[in-house]
Amino acid sequence: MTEAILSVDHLDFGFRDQPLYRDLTFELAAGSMTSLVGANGVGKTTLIRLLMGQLKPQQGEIQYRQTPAVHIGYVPQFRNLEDEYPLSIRSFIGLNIRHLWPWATTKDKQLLDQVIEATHLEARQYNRMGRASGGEKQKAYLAQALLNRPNFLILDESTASLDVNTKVELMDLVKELNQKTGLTVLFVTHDLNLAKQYTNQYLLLKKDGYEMKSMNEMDVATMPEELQSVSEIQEVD
Ligand SMILES: Nc1ncnc2c1ncn2[C@@H]1O[C@H](COP(=O)(O)OP(=O)(O)OP(=O)(O)O)[C@@H](O)[C@H]1O
Repeated sequence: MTEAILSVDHLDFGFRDQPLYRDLTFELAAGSMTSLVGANGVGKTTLIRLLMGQLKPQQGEIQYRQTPAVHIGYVPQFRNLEDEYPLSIRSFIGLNIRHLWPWATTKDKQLLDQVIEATHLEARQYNRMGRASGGEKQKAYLAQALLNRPNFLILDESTASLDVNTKVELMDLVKELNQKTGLTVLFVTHDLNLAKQYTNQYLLLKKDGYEMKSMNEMDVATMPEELQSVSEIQEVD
């Protein structure tokens, strides 16, 4: 059996007057691709914050594999930058380098070249970030996260603002990284089609519990209605 990179054990968490999870227990195997789905406000972002150590469990435990150590990469949904935003795509990605620009080492620059290549941004790297397409901006966020050489990548609604073709392009890239490097992926999404196409299992958070199942067990008809409607819109394309 593949080893777990992350174990969540009997996790309880909620905000004042609003319990979110009780007894949430699941594991992510190294190299797995998992979708995190659920209706708006059910607690997906809060779970990510717990997994990233920004919030503490009220009960239960979140444990990461010790050896090799787990390095988390976090890819948010891109934010619209003004057209006048001055940095090139390359410099924007490089903001995540440990050393500030003038002091970036040759090694840093090589790593930057590698992540630009891995995200297929070579030809566009000197274009202005403010003028880049949504897909290029989103790939730049992915490249930034890859600079930390993560072995666990969290995609937080990273495809939400993209058109269908660009969503597929981004997810193809993530799948390629998963297959080449064994990257473990947690993909927060409202898009059941993408979830089905790219991930092997899903964690569905519900108001009264959760479901962790392999993707071929997903019955779209029993999923929260708002997720089903997103799915239908996508199918038209
Ligand atoms: N810091 C906080 N203090 C109090 N309540 C909070 C806080 N953060 C989130 N909440 C509430 O907890 C619930 C879960 O929020 P969360 O953002 O985790 O949901 P979500 O599933 O990611 O939603 P969406 O799909 O809309 O992004 C919401 O009702 C939210 O208003």
